[in-house]
Amino acid sequence: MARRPVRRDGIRSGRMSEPVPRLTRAALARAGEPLEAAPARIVHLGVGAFHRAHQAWYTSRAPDAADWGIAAFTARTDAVARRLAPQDGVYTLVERGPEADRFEHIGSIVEVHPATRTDRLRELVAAPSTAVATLTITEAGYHLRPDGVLDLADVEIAHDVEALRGGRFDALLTPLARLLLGLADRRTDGVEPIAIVSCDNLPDNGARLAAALAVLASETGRTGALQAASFVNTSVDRITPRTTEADLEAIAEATGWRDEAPAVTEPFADWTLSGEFPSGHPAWDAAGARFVGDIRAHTQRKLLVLNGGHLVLAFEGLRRGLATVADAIADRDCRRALERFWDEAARTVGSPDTDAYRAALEERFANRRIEHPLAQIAVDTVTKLSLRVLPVIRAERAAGRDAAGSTAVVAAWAACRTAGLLPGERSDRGEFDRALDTLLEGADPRDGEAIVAAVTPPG
Ligand SMILES: NC(=O)c1ccc[n+]([C@@H]2O[C@H](COP(=O)([O-])OP(=O)(O)OC[C@H]3O[C@@H](n4cnc5c(N)ncnc54)[C@H](O)[C@@H]3O)[C@@H](O)[C@H]2O)c1
Ligand SMILES: O=P(O)(O)OC[C@@H](O)[C@@H](O)[C@H](O)[C@H](O)CO
Repeated sequence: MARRPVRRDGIRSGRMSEPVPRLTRAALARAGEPLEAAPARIVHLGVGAFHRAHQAWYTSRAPDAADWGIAAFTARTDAVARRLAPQDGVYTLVERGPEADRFEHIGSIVEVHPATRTDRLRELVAAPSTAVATLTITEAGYHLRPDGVLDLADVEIAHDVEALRGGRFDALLTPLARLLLGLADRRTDGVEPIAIVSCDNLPDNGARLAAALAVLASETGRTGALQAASFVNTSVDRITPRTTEADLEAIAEATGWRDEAPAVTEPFADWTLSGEFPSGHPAWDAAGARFVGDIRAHTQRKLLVLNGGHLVLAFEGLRRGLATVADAIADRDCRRALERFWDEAARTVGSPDTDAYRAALEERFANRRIEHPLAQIAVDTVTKLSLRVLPVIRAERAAGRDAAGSTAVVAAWAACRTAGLLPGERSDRGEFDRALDTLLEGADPRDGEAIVAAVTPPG
């Protein structure tokens, strides 16, 4: 980063008298910081903050970055495209440590499109030059039932099944349907398979995506499409809260560039991948990622200990009127609830390195400069509880223990939900009962009574 005033150490350099220019590839080149656009060989769906802090960052750090550009699509609204496209995909990544910020311009995203550009997505997924498609579309974006199968009764999926059957491709609503179209074209053209890399916080994320696409394909007469893809399971880790307007101002002040689409993240990053890449991939391993044979234990540890732990802090913290993860872990009662859950989650994971992971996580959660709102975590809560807490209840009870720490998370969820503290989730009795029924559908029937008891006030 050459433009003045630039401070990589997080010390702000004072207000500038000159107007702050907009970050673009051309403006960077003029300022002596050229970031060449690589050919687009990766397609990404869901260009949110996490993609910019994780996969796009790893790609920018790979030694062969000059060969691997990303064509990024939003997954739902066009908000990020409106901010990032005028910057030619270039943005600032702020690595926010406990003491200071580090600023870096990332140039690996070379095309930015709104989700509705199905035509371009289709063309890119089918193109022989495209080797990889990555996704960060949130857990809700997979439209799975509590048993993990694609929910054909879901309104958006039902809509897209009809649209695919009727050839109304411009009307598609879901990333899954758009991706399927591209794969069908790739298959028709006989192109080498593409690797599809789910980077969402789901266990067996690649396998679940493959199964969901298989259902969609069979419902719409495109069963051959899946032969054009290999599905990769991943575990992804880097705490990346939503960017705020205050972040934009601080970045302009610190770097001298106006950036409408930065991402703010913690220094820690992990990316573990398992699967085949028939058409190749960037040297992400040289940038710190790990390719492994069996990913299950790794994924389970991350989802239960980190994401399950986040849920504990979110529900316990929101009940107490707290705002962020750092606030909650500093609260004695929240901390106690977290430790009780972690003791049980560690037994469920059963791997010896969980203690070290947990100790490191305490520091990551306590980083006060990362303002991770509890309200951002506490969304889509039934799905998250099913995947991150119910497995702990199951394992504890199967071992003859009372699962008090993990059932307490369900009790805290119920308290938040009925008190109207969960954003976007209705608190009336009927809605709560429906949510509880859905949660129970995803639970082992042997745990039903314990879960119901946890959410039922005594007396
Ligand atoms: N932020 C993190 O700390 C983090 C860390 C690890 C993994 N992840 C994974 O990445 C996902 C995205 O995180 P983010 O911080 O980028 O979120 P974000 O809100 O910034 O972006 C999410 C993207 O998903 C889209 N989306 C949201 N709901 C959708 C739905 N129902 N259907 C289709 N698309 C939908 C949004 O439009 C957006 O493009 C998370 O849900 C999680 O699975 C995030
Ligand atoms: O992103 P979600 O919605 O799956 O869960 C919220 C957070 O727990 C999550 O985003 C973590 O910050 C992340 O998984 C850290 O790697």
